[in-house]
Amino acid sequence: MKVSLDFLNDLVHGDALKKLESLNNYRLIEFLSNVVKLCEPDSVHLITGSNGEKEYIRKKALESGEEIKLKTSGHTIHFDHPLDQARAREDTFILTDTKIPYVNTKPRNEGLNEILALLKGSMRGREMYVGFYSLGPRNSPFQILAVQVTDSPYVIHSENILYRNAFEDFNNNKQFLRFVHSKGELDIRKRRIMIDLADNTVYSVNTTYAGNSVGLKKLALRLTIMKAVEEGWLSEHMAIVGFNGDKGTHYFTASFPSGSGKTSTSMIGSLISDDLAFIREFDGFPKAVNPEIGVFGIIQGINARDDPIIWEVLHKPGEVIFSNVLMTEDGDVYWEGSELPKPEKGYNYEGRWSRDSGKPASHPNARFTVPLTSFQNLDGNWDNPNGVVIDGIIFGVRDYSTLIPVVEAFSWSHGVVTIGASMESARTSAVIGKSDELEFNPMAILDFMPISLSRYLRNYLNFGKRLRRSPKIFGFNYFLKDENNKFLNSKEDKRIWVSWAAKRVEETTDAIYTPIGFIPFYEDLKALYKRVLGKEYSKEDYEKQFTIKLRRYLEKTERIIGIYLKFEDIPSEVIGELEMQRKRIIDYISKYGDSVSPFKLEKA
Ligand SMILES: Nc1nc2c(ncn2[C@@H]2O[C@H](COP(=O)(O)OP(=O)(O)OP(=O)(O)O)[C@@H](O)[C@H]2O)c(=O)[nH]1
Ligand SMILES: O=C([O-])CC(=O)C(=O)O
Ligand SMILES: [Mn+2]
Repeated sequence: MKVSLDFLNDLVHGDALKKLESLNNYRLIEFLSNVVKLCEPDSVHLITGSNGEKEYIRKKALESGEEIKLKTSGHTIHFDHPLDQARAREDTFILTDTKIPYVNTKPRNEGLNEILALLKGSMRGREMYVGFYSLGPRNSPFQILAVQVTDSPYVIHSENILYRNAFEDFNNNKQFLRFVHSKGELDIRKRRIMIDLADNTVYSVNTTYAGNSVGLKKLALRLTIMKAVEEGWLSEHMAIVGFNGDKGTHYFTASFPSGSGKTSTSMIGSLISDDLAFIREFDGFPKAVNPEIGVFGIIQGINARDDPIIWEVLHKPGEVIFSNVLMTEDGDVYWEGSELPKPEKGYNYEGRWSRDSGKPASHPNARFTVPLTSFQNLDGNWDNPNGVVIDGIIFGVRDYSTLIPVVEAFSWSHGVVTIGASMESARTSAVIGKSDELEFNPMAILDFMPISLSRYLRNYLNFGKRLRRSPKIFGFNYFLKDENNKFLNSKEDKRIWVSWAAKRVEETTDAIYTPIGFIPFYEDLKALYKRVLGKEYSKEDYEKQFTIKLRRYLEKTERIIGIYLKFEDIPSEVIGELEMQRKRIIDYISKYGDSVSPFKLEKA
C-alpha cells in the first residue's frame, strides 16, 4: 500500500521527509497522519538520529523554558507542576470492556472518546516532536520498536537520553508501539493516561512528570507485559546486575517496588539495567536485556558516602536533567539528603524557596535523567544483543516489621508464588498519594499490570518449566526495623546479601532450612562482613535480623491466600504453594511459638 506524505509537506523541514519516505512503512505514515490531524501542530520535527537533531531538541528544551541551563556543562533542570510530581495512578486507565481485579480499567470507547477530545487541537501553535526508538538492543531478538510523539521538548530530550534511536529499523512496515503525549493546558484536573492495548497505543495529556509522559518507560511496560504474556517471555520491573561470587560474575535481575531499591542495588554490582528487564528463554537459558539505555533515578538521599558512583555522575560534566530539585542562584542544584549544607534560598517546583520557610528544598520524588554510559560500573554486556544469562532473581520489598533481610526460595514455583507474587511493600513518593502504607504489589509490577494476575502468573510459572536450570529466587528486605523504629541494617549491608546470593548460585555455601525458605548461617555472613565490608558482625545483630516472626508470616500468607482465592482461574500452583507454606509455618509455630531464632533452626 502506498500512503501519501503530503500532509507533512508544509510541516517538516529539511530532508527528514525523504528519509521517512524511504523507510517504506505505511503503518508509520498512517499513524503520524492521524496524530497530526488530531493534534494540529504548527510544525513537525522528526528525530531520525543525527546529532544535529538531538542538539536542536536540547536547544528547544531551553528556549521553551521546560529546562534551565545549570552551571556544569551538560546539566539542566526541569520542574513539573506541584501536583504532578509522581505517577498518577488514579488518572491512568487500561482501556478494556472487562473489569480486572486490582487494575484501573475504563470501557474502551469511553476512554478513547475522552482522551481524543482532550488531545484535539492540543498542539496548535506548537511543534510536534517524533522520536523513533528501540526498546532493547538493536539487531536483537529482544528488540521492540516504539514511536513517541510529543509537544514537549523535555519529554523527547529525556527519551533521547533513555532510549536507543533506531529510525532505520522501522523499514518495510515493521510493527511498533505508539505513544502520543501532549502537555495540553497542563490542567492537572484533566490529566489522563489511557492505555489502548488493542491498538498498542498509549495517550497521555496534561502531565509532564516522566513516569506519566515518557512513553517508553512505564507506559510501554503495560504494552510489553501483555506482549510477553502472549508470547511466553517476561517483561519486568527489574534491574539487571552482575554480582561477584567466588567463581566469577553472576547476573541477577532485581525487582523492588518504586522507590525501594532497584537503582541502589544496581550500583553495588556491574550495571546493565536499573529499572526494566526483558527476559527470554533461548536453548533453555533465561537471558535478559535492558530495554533502556539511561537512568531516571531518585535523587533524595543520594550522598557522596553511600552512593559514590551516582554522586560522580551528578557532579561531572555530561548530560544530566535534574527534575524537581532546588536550583540555587549561581546555577547549582541542591537536594534533601545530600549531606551538604542547605542553601539559604533558591528556586524549586513551587517557586521561590527559602530555608526559613522550613519546607523541604526538593521533592522526595525529585530525580535525575542520565545516560547509562556515564556510570563507571557499567557492565561490558550492557548492550549485548543476545542478553546475559540470569542465575538469580531477587524480589525485594520495603517492609518495616516482618520480612527478614534475605531468604532463598526452595524452587522456581515456591519463589514465584510465596516471594514474588506475595510482595507487600510500603508505598513511596514515586506514586501520588499517601506514603508508607503497606500495599499488595506482586513482582513490584501491579501499577503496570494490564491483564489479570492469573494470566500473568501462569506465564511466569510456565516460563520456569521451560528452563534447563531455573534461576534461584531470593526475597530481600532492606528496611526491617527494630521495636524502636530504627533500621536493623545499614545501606551497605545489601552488599552482603548479594554476595551470599551469588555464593548460593554457585553452590559454594550451605544454608539453614526454614518454613519460608533457606536462610544464611551466621558464620557465613560473619565471614562476608569481614571480607566485603571489613566489619565485624555480631551474633546479636544476626539474631535480631534473622529471627523469623512465624505468626506474622502466617498472617501474611493468609492475607495473600485471601487475595488469590478471589481470582477466577488462578493457577492451582499459586494456591498450592501458599497452602504448603501456611502448613509449614503452622507446624513451626506449634514447635517454637510465635517467632524463632535462627540459632535454634541451625541445630534442628
Ligand atoms: N533504609 C534504607 N534505605 C535505602 C536502602 N537502599 C536504598 N534506600 C533508599 O530507598 C530509596 C529508593 O531507592 P531506589 O533504589 O532509587 O529505588 P528504585 O526501586 O530504583 O525506584 P524507582 O526508580 O522509583 O523504580 C532511596 O530513598 C534510598 O535512599 C537501604 O539499604 N536502607
Ligand atoms: O515510572 C516512574 O515514574 C519512575 C519509576 O521508575 C517508578 O516509579 O517505578
Ligand atoms: Mn521504577
